[in-house]
Amino acid sequence: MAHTIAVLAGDGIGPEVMAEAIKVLDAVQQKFGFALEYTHADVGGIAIDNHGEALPASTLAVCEASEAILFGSVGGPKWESLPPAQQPERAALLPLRKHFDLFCNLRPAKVFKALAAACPLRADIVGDGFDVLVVRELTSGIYFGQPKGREGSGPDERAWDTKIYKRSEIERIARMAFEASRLRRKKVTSVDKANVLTCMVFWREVVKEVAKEFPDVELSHIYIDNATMQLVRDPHQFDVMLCGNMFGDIISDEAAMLTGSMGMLASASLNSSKFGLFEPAGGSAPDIAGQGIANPIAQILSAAMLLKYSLGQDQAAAAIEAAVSAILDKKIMTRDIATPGVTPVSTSAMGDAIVAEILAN
Ligand SMILES: NC(=O)C1=CN([C@@H]2O[C@H](COP(=O)(O)OP(=O)(O)OC[C@H]3O[C@@H](n4cnc5c(N)ncnc54)[C@H](O)[C@@H]3O)[C@@H](O)[C@H]2O)C=CC1
Ligand SMILES: CC(C)CC(=O)C(=O)O
Ligand SMILES: [Mg+2]
Repeated sequence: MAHTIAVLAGDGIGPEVMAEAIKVLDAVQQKFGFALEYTHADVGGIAIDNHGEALPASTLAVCEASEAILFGSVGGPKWESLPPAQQPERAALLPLRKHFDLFCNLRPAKVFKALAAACPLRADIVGDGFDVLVVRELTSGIYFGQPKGREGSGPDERAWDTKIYKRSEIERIARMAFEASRLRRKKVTSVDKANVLTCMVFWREVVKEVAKEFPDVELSHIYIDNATMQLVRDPHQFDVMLCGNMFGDIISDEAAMLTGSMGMLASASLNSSKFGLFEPAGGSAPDIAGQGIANPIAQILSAAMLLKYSLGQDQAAAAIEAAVSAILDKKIMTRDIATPGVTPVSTSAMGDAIVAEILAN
């Protein structure tokens, strides 16, 4: 029986990098002897254009009928003049995350050896590379908290969002972070702003309580402002960074860039049944869309995470990760990660090289 995957490429570079991820998934099916059945559906700006809404019921139905969702990116200048609540990010991506209760967002930021020179940090800081896992709460916090609002006019015109976490929401994401750390270096750093925000005082207290279930894991706490600084000063000090929704959003872009490019950072967004939506951590990159130069690795590694977390195809996932590492060693690099002296390849040439590497081994 084929595994069913909803493929939502979205906008901007989404379709370009998705095409490469599908090539790679086709290669691993062939090599490891399992079958995948893709159902493509519109989401985001393209869905607004084709169906009048960013998350049509037909797209949601495809996702519900699938074992996992492979997602590209949504949004772009074309839809920025719509009222905020109708824009693709708010009207498609956030509701999808909420609908499937995808509370746990895993964003692994690892510097591949071949990309040490693409990392903006000094060589003596990068050393042999570093490996940080951002565990981000994804379905609550300030992106979802009510009330949100805007009213008035003139100097008193105002707007507000609400940062709110329930105990159960903090407990479940903290447990995921501690469990993930047990497969790594057993260090969790909880990122908050407990010196200013009541919600973050609560966050810190609950994380400390959950930590008692994991006496083998070392827990520390850091304020978000210091965390952004420490990540560039000495990324090796971090193993798992446990964050709420907004701080995780911010810190994961920083972590992505430390791996060489936004185009390197994959992500898995999981619920408690391990159903997941898998997407690059970056956006639709309108500045480079349509030029055939986007880096497809984040999308390809997101597909590998889908195989691992939702379909249990660990061997195929490992083969993709190994192929990515091998082609980088062979200096096959897109423009964003090309190290000095390397002539960049196109998006599709990168996908082809990864497929060839998988099939050759
Ligand atoms: N998950 C999603 O669908 C997300 C959507 N967005 C939306 O995407 C649009 C653009 O947002 P930005 O803030 O510009 O963030 P972005 O992540 O799209 O781009 C930031 C920078 O990273 C580069 N970049 C991103 N992915 C790349 C790749 N695969 N290869 C090479 N370079 C890459 C871009 O060229 C740009 O210079 C906005 O509409 C935003 O709301 C932003 C973040 C996440
Ligand atoms: C709609 C945004 C919250 C998307 C984003 O920036 C992200 O998930 O990293
Ligand atoms: Mg983001």
